[in-house]
Amino acid sequence: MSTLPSITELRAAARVVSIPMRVTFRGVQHREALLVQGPAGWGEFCPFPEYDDAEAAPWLRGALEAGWEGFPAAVREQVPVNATVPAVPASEVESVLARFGPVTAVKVKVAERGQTLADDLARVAEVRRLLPAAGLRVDANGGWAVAEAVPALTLLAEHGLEYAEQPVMAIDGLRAVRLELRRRGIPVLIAADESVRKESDPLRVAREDAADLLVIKAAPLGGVRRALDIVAQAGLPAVVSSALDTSVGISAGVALAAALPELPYACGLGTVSLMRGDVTEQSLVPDGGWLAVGKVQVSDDLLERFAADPDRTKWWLDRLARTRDLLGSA
Ligand SMILES: O=C(O)CCC(=O)C1=CC=C[C@@H](O)[C@@H]1C(=O)O
Ligand SMILES: [Mg+2]
Repeated sequence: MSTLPSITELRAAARVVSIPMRVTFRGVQHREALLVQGPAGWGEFCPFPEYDDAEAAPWLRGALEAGWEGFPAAVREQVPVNATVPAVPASEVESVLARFGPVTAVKVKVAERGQTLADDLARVAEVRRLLPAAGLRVDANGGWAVAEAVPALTLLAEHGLEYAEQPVMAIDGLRAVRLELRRRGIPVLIAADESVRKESDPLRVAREDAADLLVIKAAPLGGVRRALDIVAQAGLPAVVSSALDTSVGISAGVALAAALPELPYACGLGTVSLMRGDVTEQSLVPDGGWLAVGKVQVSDDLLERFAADPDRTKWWLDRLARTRDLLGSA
């Protein structure tokens, strides 16, 4: 993008929403997002509230790409999507899965603080019982130590896992888990998520041979073009995933998945199904396990219905101004 919109232009175009979640996801009960409409369409700025401005800046770059530049050409018209199961009790798995409709892959959250490995095993076993043929992945969000991850994944692997996402937080730990699983002949690939989107160098994990594949999210990586560039440079298979966005942010993820030369895994882009509302009447929820590429028509009524209260709106507009400053003039 050659020139970025000014803060005055952005403020005038901004709408802040707060959408209740159906199930708590990574501690989030209401998902807040700031939406901006530019000449190319709507963009979404929704870094989680606890992120500082430096971490939020690439998210704004992504929103501006969507609003002021648009997305690169797609090589496919629709993308396969996985269901996402938060760290719910096994007894709730069936009702969560029902929200996604038929899917060929499921990602299950594990290693949640305050829970045990027995909770994870029960949740994963229940998904496997309900969907015997699905590709199963687990996401620990870095919640294990290396010494916990290896035995945990050894047990979870009995249910058949495609891969484990960020079993431990540090890159050297990720590498250690990957090597140890291989040495023991446990067939679980390692995917890096936080080690890509939260590292100052998103390519380090690939260079250090610490993962078999990368989880790629458009918003934290600074937009679709930057994310595509990271995948190309890393030279590893990529799984596209959401940032728990409304359908506007999800459409950027779909554009990314649609533009990747190879798309070997279903994408974690079904998360609108976990929310109790959206900003469009044509929500990007999976249809038969797929999401179609295309623009989202945002509804004024829904922006109004889910409008954040004045305090939170001010908080987001202040954050927008500070983050816009960090991006400078280009
Ligand atoms: O990948 C998916 O299936 C859904 C998206 C998802 O899991 C996430 C979205 C937003 C924040 C993250 O903590 C979380 C993840 O860790 O991948
Ligand atoms: Mg993850």
